[in-house]
Amino acid sequence: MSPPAIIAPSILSADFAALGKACSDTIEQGASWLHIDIMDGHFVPNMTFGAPVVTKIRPHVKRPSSAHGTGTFDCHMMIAEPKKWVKDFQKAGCDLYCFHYEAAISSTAAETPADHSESKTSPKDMIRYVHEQSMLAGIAIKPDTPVDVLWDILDNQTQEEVPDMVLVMTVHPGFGGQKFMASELPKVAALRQRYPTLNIEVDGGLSEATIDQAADAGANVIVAGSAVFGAKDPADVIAKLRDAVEKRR
Ligand SMILES: O=C(CO)[C@H](O)[C@H](O)COP(=O)(O)O
Ligand SMILES: [Fe+2]
Repeated sequence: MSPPAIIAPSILSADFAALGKACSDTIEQGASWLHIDIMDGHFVPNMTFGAPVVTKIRPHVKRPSSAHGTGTFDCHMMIAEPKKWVKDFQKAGCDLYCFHYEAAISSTAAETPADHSESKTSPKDMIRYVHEQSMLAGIAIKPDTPVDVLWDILDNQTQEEVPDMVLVMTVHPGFGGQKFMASELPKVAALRQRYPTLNIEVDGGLSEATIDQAADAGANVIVAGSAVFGAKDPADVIAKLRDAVEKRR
């Protein structure tokens, strides 16, 4: 049996002027997690916000009572230097720090040698480091990245270096409200076949119109921004996304 459905509305589409209430409302409407998109204007061509905003919204949502529980802050780090911000986000109240594979393997433009050693890392080092800061670790791949780069990471026998979740992007990261890329679903299916109990998240263009394909492929963690925050009845959308995943387990 695959893991339970987790519905994670992306607050990228929430009312930023009333973000605390938007966050508590979406949990009351049946959301499992909050998906928090952090963009730095380098790794992706857009910017959002940093740890101080996460600190401000944290008191509006009760901390999860167990790993992966309701109220998990799922921080999707679309940033060029993922290692540099781990401690800040832990202090701010992040529960799951999901960095991009592509950022972890590429060298970064650091200002000083000291910065460089702080920010350059490998995916396995990153996962270990996130775990050392008492957070769950997620690893994300962009549409241009083949899924087989993850086999070595997921097959690792060193438990501290194994991610708690894989995020398969179903849009090119950077903006909400884009068209779902069904071309990415074979990655999800390949992951589900190899790892029946892995949390597999899909992000980008998920809605009532696309959830069946994603759930059929084996995704269980569903990010939806515009489909939830743009809905007349967000609770109904959240329930439908959850049902679509649950009925395939
Ligand atoms: O990571 C993201 C964009 O890079 C967002 O999480 C994603 O796009 C969600 O928005 P929507 O559901 O509207 O597509
Ligand atoms: Fe995201």
